[in-house]
Amino acid sequence: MKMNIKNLNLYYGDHQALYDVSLEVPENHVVALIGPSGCGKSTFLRTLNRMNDLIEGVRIDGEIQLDGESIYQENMDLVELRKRVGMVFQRPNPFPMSIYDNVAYGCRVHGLNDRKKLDEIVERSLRGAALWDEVKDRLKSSAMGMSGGQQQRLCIARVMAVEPEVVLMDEPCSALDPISTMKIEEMVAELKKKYTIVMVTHNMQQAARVSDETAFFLNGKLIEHDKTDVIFTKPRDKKTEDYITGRFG
Ligand SMILES: Nc1ncnc2c1ncn2[C@@H]1O[C@H](COP(=O)(O)OP(=O)(O)OP(=O)(O)O)[C@@H](O)[C@H]1O
Repeated sequence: MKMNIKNLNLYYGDHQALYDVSLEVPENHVVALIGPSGCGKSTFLRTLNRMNDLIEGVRIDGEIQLDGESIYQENMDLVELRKRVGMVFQRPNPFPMSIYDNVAYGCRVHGLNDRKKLDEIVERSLRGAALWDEVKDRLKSSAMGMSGGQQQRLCIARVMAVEPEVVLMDEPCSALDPISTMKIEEMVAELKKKYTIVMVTHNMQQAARVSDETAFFLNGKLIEHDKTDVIFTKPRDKKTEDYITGRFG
């Protein structure tokens, strides 16, 4: 297993947001997290690269392993962890700098300054994010002048540039039009050949289209996790069935 989550509980102060969640994430798979608003999907996703550490009053117990090693062990290097487990957010958040500099950013932070190497990485990452042809003639222009869909693909290229092992995506298409959404979905299918992807989505069709496995959350609990076609055709739990057939949420 690429990631292994065991008996995870998470509290925001007195409020418990995750209850005894256990989930295995296989390598080179796309795992979709679905469930109604407020059920804990984003909270869970953020535990996988310790983004919740940035929120005051968060407490966690349980175990999260990456390649068999606990990511909550004391001497964990968080910069290294977040390089290995990258994150794409709901709204595209390009930095106010050129397209090139956005993609090169993480590599420079990690100390790479060789121009030729950076050029290669920028091209490879933009190709991987299906953006190269659209921007190759304006790499020096500001990323702020791109469309929302292009910005989101740029943010994905920025994550890919540092060669993560796992990519977390928190509703990456929720701010995008259908064509941009389709491009990102196609890209995810390509990306899983190299990476492991965990994606929160509100869109059930999207989960059905892009994921290999689906995990259904409700009120902070993981109700059911299985191959995506099983979740969508023969869920074991009545609550899963009610949710995917649109009876609530
Ligand atoms: N920073 C925070 N401080 C306190 N409580 C929080 C915080 N973030 C989330 N919560 C609470 O934790 C619970 C789970 O929220 P979370 O955002 O993880 O759900 P979600 O399933 O991702 O929802 P959505 O689909 O609406 O994004 C909710 O009750 C929410 O109010």
